[in-house]
Amino acid sequence: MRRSKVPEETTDQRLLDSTGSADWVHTDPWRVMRIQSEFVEGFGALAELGPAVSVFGSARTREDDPTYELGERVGSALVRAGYAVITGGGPGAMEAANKGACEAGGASVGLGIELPFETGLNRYVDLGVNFRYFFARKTMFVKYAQGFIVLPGGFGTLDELFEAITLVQTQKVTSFPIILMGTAYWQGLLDWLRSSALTAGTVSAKDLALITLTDDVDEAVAAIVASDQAHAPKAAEGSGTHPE
Ligand SMILES: C/C(=C\CNc1ncnc2c1ncn2[C@@H]1O[C@H](COP(=O)(O)O)[C@@H](O)[C@H]1O)CO
Repeated sequence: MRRSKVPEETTDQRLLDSTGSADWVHTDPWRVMRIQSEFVEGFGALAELGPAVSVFGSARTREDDPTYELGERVGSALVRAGYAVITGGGPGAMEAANKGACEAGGASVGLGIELPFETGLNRYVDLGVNFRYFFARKTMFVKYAQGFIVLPGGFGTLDELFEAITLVQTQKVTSFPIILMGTAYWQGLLDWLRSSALTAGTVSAKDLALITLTDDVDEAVAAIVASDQAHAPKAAEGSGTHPE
């Protein structure tokens, strides 16, 4: 630029000038940068994790609840089968699964979420990433896991469960196992899905077949291993490209 087109301030001056309103930090373009940084941080932290399973479950499960012990057994069995364990990093069933993984000497991952009543990452998380946005965090649960194990839980757990089923059902992800653990807890939901949703035609029998229900930790892990083997890339297959 020359003559009248030359700005009075340099770009560096504007960058380094600390005066002026800070309102811009609350604008959508700035939020886009924050969202982008969450994806960059998550991808960077988890890229080399290796095979993993995401374990969901109630933040309110107490240590003396049998579900807590189930969560611990799930965490340790997954590690013994060669999987890292990814949870929401919070208390309750998440903590139980992280504890099982950590004490079995495996990779124990917590993807924390900023909440108004934040509890912080549980003490059994060895690799933690904190998110502001649920949707960025959810991408990590799916992208880096070979399967989902869902322990008894409330709205947060149900949200994670149904998002996983929707992604598989709509073929947005390659089919992966979704295992509900705790037959007494989940049976009522499955009965309702069959008696109401299936009868009304809002879900298909094929959709319901995406879900496995069990109390048996070995069966849950075996279902993940079997699915993993079925989806393992064949050596002879070429390097196909995938549309974004
Ligand atoms: C409610 C309490 C703490 C909440 N802290 C959480 N930390 C991390 N992740 C969470 C938290 N709460 C919910 N989640 C996510 O949803 C699922 C559990 O939700 P539910 O409604 O309890 O079933 C879980 O898988 C997380 O990903 C203090 O008690």
